Amino acid sequence: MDGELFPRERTVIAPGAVHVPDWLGAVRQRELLAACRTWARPPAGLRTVRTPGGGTMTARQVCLGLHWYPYAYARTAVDGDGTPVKPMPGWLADLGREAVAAAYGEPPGPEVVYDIALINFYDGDSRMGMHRDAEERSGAPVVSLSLGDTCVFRFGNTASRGRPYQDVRLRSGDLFVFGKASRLAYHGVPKVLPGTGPQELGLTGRLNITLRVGGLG
Ligand SMILES: O=C(O)CCC(=O)C(=O)O
Ligand SMILES: [Fe+2]
Repeated sequence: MDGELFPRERTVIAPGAVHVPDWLGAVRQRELLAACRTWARPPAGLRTVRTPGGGTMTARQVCLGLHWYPYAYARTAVDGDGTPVKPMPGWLADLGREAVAAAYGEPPGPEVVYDIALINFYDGDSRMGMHRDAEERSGAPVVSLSLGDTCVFRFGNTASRGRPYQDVRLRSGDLFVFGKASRLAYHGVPKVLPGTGPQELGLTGRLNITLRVGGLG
């Protein structure tokens, strides 16, 4: 894709945490980007997330299915314009199941129905601190899809924000799945590398889409 001598390979980063490089081809990346642009528009569009301590997250976010805010889910954009969250499309839910099958080599059980998407947009110096995705009640794997600029994705352990962790470069089209023993591992994005996305995609910055199963009824 970027002219490497050897293709990047599927890598198990930790038990249940799998990186699948170049999982989305150019056409699917373009389609997903076009959809993200639509979802980012109001109502319940892209917003700046404020943390309880008075800070703001540098990545801006839009949600589908259920609206995440620090640190719970709601049916409306409670920390945005207050309107109902956009629905989770069936095709995106299906893509989540397909992603798990690609990462683990077997499809998830029928109970795994992806009903939430968080879409984060990183521009300029956006980053994301080490955190766990812990507001879901289901133990189903989190599916992460990346578009645009490459980032350094830090994947840690379940005990603390610190070491041991591994830094993985996520590029446009890459899939990362974390479930099983790694479902509640700390992870974050210390750095985005500007100008590294595929030119033909036409995105300045980086988008990450995580698909989750809420188990929230
Ligand atoms: O941008 C990423 O790769 C990670 C996003 C993330 O951890 C999240 O949305 O909870
Ligand atoms: Fe996360």
